Amino acid sequence: MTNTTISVTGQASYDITVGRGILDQVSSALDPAVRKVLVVHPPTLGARAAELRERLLADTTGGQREVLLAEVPDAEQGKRIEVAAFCWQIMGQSDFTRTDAVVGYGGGAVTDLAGFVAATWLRGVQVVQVPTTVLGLVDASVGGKTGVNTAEGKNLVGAFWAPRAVIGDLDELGSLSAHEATAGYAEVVKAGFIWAPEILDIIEADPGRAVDTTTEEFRRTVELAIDMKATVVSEDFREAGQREILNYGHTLGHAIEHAERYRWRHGAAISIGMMYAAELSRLAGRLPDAAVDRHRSVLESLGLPTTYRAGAWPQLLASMQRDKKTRGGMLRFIVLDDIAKPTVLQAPDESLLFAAYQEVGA
Ligand SMILES: NC(=O)c1ccc[n+]([C@@H]2O[C@H](COP(=O)([O-])OP(=O)(O)OC[C@H]3O[C@@H](n4cnc5c(N)ncnc54)[C@H](O)[C@@H]3O)[C@@H](O)[C@H]2O)c1
Ligand SMILES: O=C(O)C(=O)C[C@@H](O)[C@H](O)[C@H](O)COP(=O)(O)O
Ligand SMILES: [Zn+2]
Repeated sequence: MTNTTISVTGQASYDITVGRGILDQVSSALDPAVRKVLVVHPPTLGARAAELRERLLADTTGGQREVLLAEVPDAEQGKRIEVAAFCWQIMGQSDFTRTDAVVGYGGGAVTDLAGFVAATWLRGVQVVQVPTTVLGLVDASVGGKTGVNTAEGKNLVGAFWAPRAVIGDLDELGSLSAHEATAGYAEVVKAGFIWAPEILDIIEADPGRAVDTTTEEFRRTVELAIDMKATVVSEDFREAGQREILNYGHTLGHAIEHAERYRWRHGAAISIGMMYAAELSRLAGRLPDAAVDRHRSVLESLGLPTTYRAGAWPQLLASMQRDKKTRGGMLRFIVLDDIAKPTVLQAPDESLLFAAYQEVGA
């Protein structure tokens, strides 16, 4: 099967390559001047990271390289400033220079961390992202948002730092559990609601095939989602405007992740967040009932959650005040005027926010 190349242009230009058996391309994606590489990976991928290291060492095109592995704590436990400091320590002790590189090999938590480490080391070295989860592939590895969480909230510290390349090897997804693949697929569904309704049509035709990483339906929806993200970030790298639409479902979703002390999968929290945003859109007089029902049926057909604890509202509201879209204490939400018609809702009344929450609170 042929590879697909999707390009990001504008302030930062790079390619996302999607294919099978393409891990060899990680090496050629690095600048030939790179002499030292830090491969950041989760414990789950320890053996595979060692194989990736061998591939990088085998390529001596620009001269012999030194390749170091940084195994970081799993999932959100890895997205902490102490873990970034652990990576900086390895780089410092190995004399990493500005012409050296970081490779993020893992899910979105690892690519966010690796990107942040690359953005901050010597004020910026190159990073090649090698996503190994559905979410990492369609969303986190693309677009250059990097960062870590703090005790106060999700992704509160970070930087915009574009990757040099993204190598999306679909074979890497084969070891994901169905539950993990589905959680990550929530960001594909998001792309369907805000941009590409063809994704929703494919899911509705056969949800099982859509989320099965071996099918053509999966590949088509994933490529539509990456294409959407590449188009949006090409226009608005630093989220000055249009990029905010990618935050659909994230205002409540991030508050849920915080309430769950980052033990939930991002995609699961975002699924509830999208259901909430759809209900909010409806109550604000924007989104027709049928489109809200479509949210519930698509998300539930995949087994994604659409409800959360009713009693959690005060805590979630307080947490949403720290959302990055908030301006001067004024909450802002991405809502829909219709499927694929996202817009911003400024300073909605607290009673409206609560009424929408009653539709998802259980
Ligand atoms: N930067 C962005 O634009 C952006 C976009 C979306 C999400 N994110 C971030 O991404 C993170 C979520 O990413 P995620 O859903 O990939 O979660 P994750 O990175 O925590 O990975 C989920 C789990 O899958 C395991 N795993 C990874 N690859 C595997 C494989 N091939 N086989 C088996 N297990 C594997 C991991 O070890 C982990 O336990 C969140 O922190 C979220 O905020 C960032
Ligand atoms: O790339 C973006 O822009 C996004 O908003 C994509 C989101 O799916 C992603 O979860 C992102 O990390 C959220 O960023 P944040 O700035 O709201 O923390
Ligand atoms: Zn997200």
